[in-house]
Amino acid sequence: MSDTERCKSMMVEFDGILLDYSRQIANLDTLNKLYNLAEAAHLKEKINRMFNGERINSTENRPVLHIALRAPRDSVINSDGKNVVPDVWQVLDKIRDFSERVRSGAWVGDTGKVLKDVIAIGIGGSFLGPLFVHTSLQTDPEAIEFARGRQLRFLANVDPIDVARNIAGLNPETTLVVVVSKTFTTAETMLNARTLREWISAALGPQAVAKHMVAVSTNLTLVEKFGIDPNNAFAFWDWVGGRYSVCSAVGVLPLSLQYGFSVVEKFLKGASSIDQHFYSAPFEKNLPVLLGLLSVWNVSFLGYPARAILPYSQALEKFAPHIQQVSMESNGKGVSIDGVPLPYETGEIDFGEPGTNGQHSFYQLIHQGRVIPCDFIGTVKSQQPVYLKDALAYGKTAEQLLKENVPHPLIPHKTFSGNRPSLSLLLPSLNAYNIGQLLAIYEHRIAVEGFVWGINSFDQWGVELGKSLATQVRKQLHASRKKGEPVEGFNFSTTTMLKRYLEESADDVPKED
Ligand SMILES: O=P(O)(O)OC[C@H]1O[C@H](O)[C@H](O)[C@@H](O)[C@@H]1O
Repeated sequence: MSDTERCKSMMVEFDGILLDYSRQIANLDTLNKLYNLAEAAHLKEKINRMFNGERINSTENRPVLHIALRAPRDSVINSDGKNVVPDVWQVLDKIRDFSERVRSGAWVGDTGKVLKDVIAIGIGGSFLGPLFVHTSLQTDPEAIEFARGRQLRFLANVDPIDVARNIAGLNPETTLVVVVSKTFTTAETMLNARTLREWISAALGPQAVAKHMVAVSTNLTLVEKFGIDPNNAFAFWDWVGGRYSVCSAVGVLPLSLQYGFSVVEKFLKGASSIDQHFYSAPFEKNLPVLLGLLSVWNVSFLGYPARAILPYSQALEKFAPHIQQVSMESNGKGVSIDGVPLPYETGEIDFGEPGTNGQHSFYQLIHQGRVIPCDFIGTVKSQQPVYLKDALAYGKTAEQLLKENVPHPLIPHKTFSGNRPSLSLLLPSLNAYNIGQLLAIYEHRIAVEGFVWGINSFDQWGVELGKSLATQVRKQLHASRKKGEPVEGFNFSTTTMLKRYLEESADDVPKED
């Protein structure tokens, strides 16, 4: 088969997006084998079970329905016999109404000033997705118009530096704080929420909290306990995983405050378009399915554990950090969905930077060091060339170098072996709709990988363990500082570190930890 024919047979287009996977180490025979693998793994049934609202997140006994967050108002998506779409739209309508009131100045701060700045507090899934979408929209011509005079900032890290950076230059009188936490128990988020509550109360008095703080959570009881009026809380549901929550109030509220609901609605529509495609397109034309199967091929069959996400658009600079969580928290698992240790490794090590910055950073390793399958993401409108894939695929031989009169000792250094897999996704432009499409393509690709690997992509017991260990450490530090209790119950290494930290920080104790 000629290269042209090969390329033609390995390009798929849907809704303006072009996928070219001809630079993978795979041919049509490989693809056929992957379709057989998908069949053996019951991929189609698993996708259907997800869309039907079955409790596919079996270790937490929950459905996985982030697709319902962007479903059209008149669609029906049942979970336990109940259509969840009206609930979704009830919250979306509430966000539209609230964000319009804040933006128009109908809802003002405690001293009567318009709330033009927003700080969204959250971490992990309550942070990375909204940050990615915000960063992408920030330079979109339509979104710029709607955001004039407004600022949106994100506070995630528990390091006080992050608080200092976030409040720098902001006036509590004109700032609205959105506390975003699915559980409303995450230590970092709650500490930052208390800090900003104090920032507002100290400046304006405790009564101001009602006008300057709102929340997004599945746990409305804890929101109220914290002191936020339940009328100013925006709900979502336990069938939305944190890392899949950007299309819920988690992302929609802060983004609507900044850009207006109409722009954010376009983002939801883009994601919904991919949802329909994922559900109904045959595998050989199905973007997320093809991407997922090729990832499984690269990881499990060719043994390439990493993947570089390389958008040729600075606007997508926070895309790789978001996908890192979605992918690695979903698929970094050691046992099958039935709890049996896996005889193969799952998950990919995702990393990335916008090209061209990455080219001047880590591309050397990709060209001549380790083999790292690359996703090049381009946009037609920004006219960024996606030229590197050919250098990776074809390489450069010693013969070519000899012809170019390259001195002998340099030939091994200048030789590129080639045959390094990459693929390209070309978006027509990068507006809110396209950003929604891109998000959903990756979300579903990751689900496909997990379905084929036979794991539960929708729990995260590893992080839960980390959370409970962190709580244990916090309690110990508190007890030792306040009551002088000895460090107990940790291994030697941790005990040594804790003791050392307590000794060295004795003069520097924060009032609250
Ligand atoms: O939204 P929250 O409940 O505050 O959780 C924030 C994050 O906490 C942990 O890190 C979980 O593993 C993440 O999936 C989650 O997004």
